Parts: sequence; C-alpha cells; structure tokens
Amino acid sequence: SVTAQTMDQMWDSNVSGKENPNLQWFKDAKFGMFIHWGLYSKIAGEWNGKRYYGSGEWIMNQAKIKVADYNKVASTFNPTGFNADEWAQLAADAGIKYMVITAKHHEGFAMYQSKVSNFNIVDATPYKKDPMKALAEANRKRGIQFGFYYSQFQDWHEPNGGRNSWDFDEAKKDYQTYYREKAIPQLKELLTNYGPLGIVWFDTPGGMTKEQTQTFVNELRVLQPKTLFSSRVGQGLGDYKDFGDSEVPSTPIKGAWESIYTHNDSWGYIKHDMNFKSSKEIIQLLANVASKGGNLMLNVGPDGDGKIPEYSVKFLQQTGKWLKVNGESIYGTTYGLIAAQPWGVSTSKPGKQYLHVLTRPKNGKLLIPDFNVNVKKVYELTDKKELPFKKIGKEVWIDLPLFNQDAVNTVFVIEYAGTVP
Ligand SMILES: C[C@@H]1O[C@@H](Oc2ccc([N+](=O)[O-])cc2)[C@@H](O)[C@H](O)[C@@H]1O
Repeated sequence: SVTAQTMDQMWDSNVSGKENPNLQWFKDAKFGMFIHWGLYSKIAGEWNGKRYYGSGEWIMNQAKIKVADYNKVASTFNPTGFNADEWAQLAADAGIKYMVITAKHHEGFAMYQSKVSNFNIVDATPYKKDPMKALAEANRKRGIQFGFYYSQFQDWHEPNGGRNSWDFDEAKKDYQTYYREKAIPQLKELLTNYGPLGIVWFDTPGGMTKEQTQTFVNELRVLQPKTLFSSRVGQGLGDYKDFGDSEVPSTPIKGAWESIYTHNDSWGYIKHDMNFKSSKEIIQLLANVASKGGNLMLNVGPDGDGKIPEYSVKFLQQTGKWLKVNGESIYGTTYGLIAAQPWGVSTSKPGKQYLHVLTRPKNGKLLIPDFNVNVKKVYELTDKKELPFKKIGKEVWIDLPLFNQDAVNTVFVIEYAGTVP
C-alpha cells in the first residue's frame, strides 16, 4: 500500500502545524495558471542583439542591465493586445481553477497602478492603464480564484532592494528600508484594491529574521485573513508548500502542496524558446502530480503586446477538452492508494480509485499487484461501461477494452468496499 509523507517532514512546512482552514478550495482545485508578465516580456530574451536563454524574466540580471537603461524599456512598453477576458476565458477553457500573475517580479516594475512607486505600468508607460483591475474582474466572473505573485525581497530597481549588485553595493543595503517603503505598502495595495484574493505567491525570501517575517505576515494577513500565502514567504509561515521549479515529489505527500512548471523553458516570454510541452505532457503531468496529492500550476508567458503564445493557447485548450470529460478523476481527489505502475498512476475519492492509464498494457490485461480489498465493480470513466476483472490473492486483473494506443490518458474507475490496507 501507499504511504504518504506528512508535511512536517519538510523543512519549510507550516511550523504552526495546524492547517489553514481556507485551504479546501485550493486542495480541490488541482490545476492553476501561473503568469509571468513584465517589462522582460517586451525584451523577450534579447538585449543589444544578444540572445539569452533560460529564464527570460532574469534578463536584467543576466545582462547586468543598469537601472537607468532598464527604465527606458518602460517608456516603450505598450501592450495594446492585452484582453483580460481572453486570458480568463483561456483559463476557463483549459479547466484551470485559479490564476496567479506577477504583480511585481525581481525587476521591480509594478504591473498595476501603484501609489508607492511611479515605476509602474500606469505612470511609467504609454499604456497608462492597470491591467490587473480587469483581470481580477474577468476571473471573478468565471469563478476562477485570482492571486498575485510578488517578489518580496529581490528588487533590482531599488537601492535597498535585494540582489542588484551591479548597480548597488549589496553590503551597504538596508533591506528594512526597502521593505518599509516599498514591499509592504505595495502588498497592502494589492490586498486592498483588487477584491478578494485567493493567493499571494511570495518568491524567494530574504533580508528578514524569523520575527520580522512573522510581523510582516501578520501585518498583511489582517487585510484579507482568507488569502493563502505560498511557502516562499519563508520561515515556514506559508499555508501550503511549493516545490522547486519544475519539481514533483517522488512519493505522495499529505497536506496542501503545489508543483510549478514552465510551459516552455522560461517563465517570462522569450521569442526564441519554442520548447512547449504538448497537451499530452500537460495531462500526464497533471495526473502525476494529482496522484501524489498536489496541485499543478502551469505557467504561460505573454509577450510584450499582451498576447499569450499560440502554442500555450492551443495546448491548454486541448488539455481543457480532456478535463471536460475526465475532470472527476482530478478535481477534488486526493493522492492515489495504488502506487505508480508501469501503466500509470491513481487518484482517490472515498470508495473509488481512478486508474490513469497512460500506457496501455500490450496484452490489454491491467495488473494492480497489491489491492487487497473487496472490489465491487470496474468501469471506464467516460462511458461507465463495466469491465470484467478477477482477484487472485491481493492482485486485481482487469481486461481492458480496446482503445487507441496513443490515447494520452484513459481513466478507469474501481469501486471498492473497505479500507485499503
Ligand atoms: C517561479 C520562479 O521562481 C524563482 O526562481 C526560483 C525560486 C526558488 C527556487 N527553489 O527554491 O528551488 C527555484 C527557482 C524566480 O527567480 C523565477 O524568476 C521564477 O519566478
């Protein structure tokens, strides 16, 4: 049988140990959209004719671009192609239940109207509009939870912000001044001006002691007590755990957690990175993450004109088509009680195991080597057609119907009585 690791075995788990009561929607959601969008989206991975690879949102750091030069990018940033309903509708069509977008990334530029710093999309660009107002509304209309990513420590625009060591001497920085004068007031704007937020997604803590982080968290939580804080707030004060980038735990994990993945190889838009994951890869990744009890938040990187790349649109819509008929085997499930097998993985609901057959056994005979419970019936999820099965000791053998070999994920349901040992 399957044993799940519990959170407190993880270093940065929620030290209070008591789970945030507002986590259920998150745990049932299973599938989220991450959006990295900023000035780096216009730079698109090329600076002074030189192409950069990896994470496009790091180009200011990779190319050691001076703040004075980087500011100029804002003066030509004009995403007239941005359409909030288009983005939220894509999320809905893809079967996505929550969206988290970068309000401010390490570059320090606010992708919303900020009274705290004029280095923002309304005051520093010809665009002069706040896209986050419309995006929050467009998601709310579709019942999609909405949240912001905020780089609380790294800010390469600010003399006292973290980690711009090519303009400023890191050792001379007073991070507390930056937190007090920019990060905290901006986070308060985000928790005040865009309606109820499902999530604040913090990234890479730094420059604060445990006590200072506790004060920081308390000061923000009072604004929206229900909002979930991601684990990268640091010091174990988050509500759910985020694994490293493009990382899935090897075994099931109890508690709320999330795997985050790029759709190609970059979070921010890079025009020369076409290595997009197919819908087959996305659907199988989602099943894999769900089988271990977690959420998948898949990223898209819109370009400088506010358009989501066509391959992201195409492959997400295809993923949505699969979820429309198979969503029962993902949404609201918990980790599978049948360990990963050569044919695929499992997810759970009370008295049910969903078998995600990613690779059809050549002879059509599917083996569950260790499932010593009273199996009541087995059927295919989509057409509910019952299938013959036999129990031999603790083994369960299922005769699979013919289905096309390159089907990305065909789901069968086992209904059983009793508890899986
Ligand atoms: C989602 C990503 O998060 C961070 O990168 C990290 C942060 C932490 C880890 N980690 O803990 O493994 C890995 C990449 C950012 O630097 C990056 O630009 C992107 O936003």
